[in-house]
Amino acid sequence: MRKKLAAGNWKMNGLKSNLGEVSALTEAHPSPACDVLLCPPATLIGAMAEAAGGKLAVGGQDCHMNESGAHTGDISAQMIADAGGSYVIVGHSERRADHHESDLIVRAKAEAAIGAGLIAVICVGETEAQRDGEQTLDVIGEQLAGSVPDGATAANCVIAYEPVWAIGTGRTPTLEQIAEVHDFMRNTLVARFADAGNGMRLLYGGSVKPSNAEEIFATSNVDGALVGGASLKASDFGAIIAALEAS
Ligand SMILES: O=C(CO)COP(=O)(O)O
Repeated sequence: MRKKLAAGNWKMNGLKSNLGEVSALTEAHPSPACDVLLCPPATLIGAMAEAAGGKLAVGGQDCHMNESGAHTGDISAQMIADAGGSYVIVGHSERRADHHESDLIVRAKAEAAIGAGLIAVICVGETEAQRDGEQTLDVIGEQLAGSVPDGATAANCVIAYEPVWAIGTGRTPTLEQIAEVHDFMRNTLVARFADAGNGMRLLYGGSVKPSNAEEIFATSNVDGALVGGASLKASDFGAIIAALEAS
């Protein structure tokens, strides 16, 4: 049985003054029936882990593929773990676009994350032009093949399907479209990893809100969500957690 996961990605938002949202969240959901993860900017990982007091997991939004060295401005997976993180997002479409990260780079980052004992949340997703060109499943298949390392297991990897055109736009695919991609990802992962592929959690991300969470969580092979904007407020993220618990 896959344990559901509600994951929040704060992106480049949040200062120490926003950590009150974490206490509000853990007070409202002291022992959730699903796993809960928040990925703040790197500057807040330590303070958030402290504020969370083990009641929710904290993670990074990216890591370098190397353990240490001359990489100004980067942080390693080991550093995220050292700061109190237990997950790291890799291959988010904003990193793939802004920092030209290829599948090969994403795979190396996922390997570094796993090597440091973190759970890698590996993101895939098509652009609007690719969906319009009916290339969605080809693109997702290619990204999974290229970005997910051979050592992936249900315990060390989570896959997030985030259509690029649905991120921060208020637009979401139809439930049939989400099911089509999630079923395809499940079959692809089972074909490659057998039982482990069946155990990996598949998150949907892109304009998840309290108002659409319930129907998305009822969709085939959706084991949770990777939430951007709606994870910044404890009340919104809490409502999404409640919808996942009830699903
Ligand atoms: O990119 C996302 C999470 O990683 C989704 O962002 P939004 O929920 O703001 O659309």
